[in-house]
Amino acid sequence: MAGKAHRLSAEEREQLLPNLRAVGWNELEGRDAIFKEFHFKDFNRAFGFMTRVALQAEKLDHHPEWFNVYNKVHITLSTHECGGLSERDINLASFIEQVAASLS
Ligand SMILES: C[C@H](O)[C@H](O)[C@H]1CNC2=NC(N)=NC(=O)C2=N1
Repeated sequence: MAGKAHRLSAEEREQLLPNLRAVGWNELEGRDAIFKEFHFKDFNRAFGFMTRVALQAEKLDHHPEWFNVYNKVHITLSTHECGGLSERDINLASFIEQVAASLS
C-alpha cells in the first residue's frame, strides 16, 4: 500500500461522502467508519459478491468488517492505521458499489 493513511479532513469528507451517501452508505455513530447493508436475490449472489470484494480487498491490503446471513451482507469500512476514515475506505466502497451493481 503506497503512503500512510490519514483521516479525511472535513473538506475531504464534504467532497467524497455525498456520492456514497447517495447510494446508501452512512457514517456510524460513535465510530469514524461507514456502513452499508446489501441485499441480494439469494446466498449464491451474496457470496459471489463477497468473493469478488475479498479478492480486491486482499490486493489493496484493506479489508472490510462484514457480516453475512443468507442474502444479506453488512459492511463496515474504517482504517485502523489512522483510527478512522481514510481515502482507502472511499476507494474500497467505490469498488464494492461497482461489484454490487454488476450483480443486481
Ligand atoms: C498489517 C495489515 O497491513 C493491516 O492490518 C491492514 C489490513 N487490512 C486493513 N483493513 C482495514 N479496513 N483497515 C486497516 O487499517 C487494515 N490494515
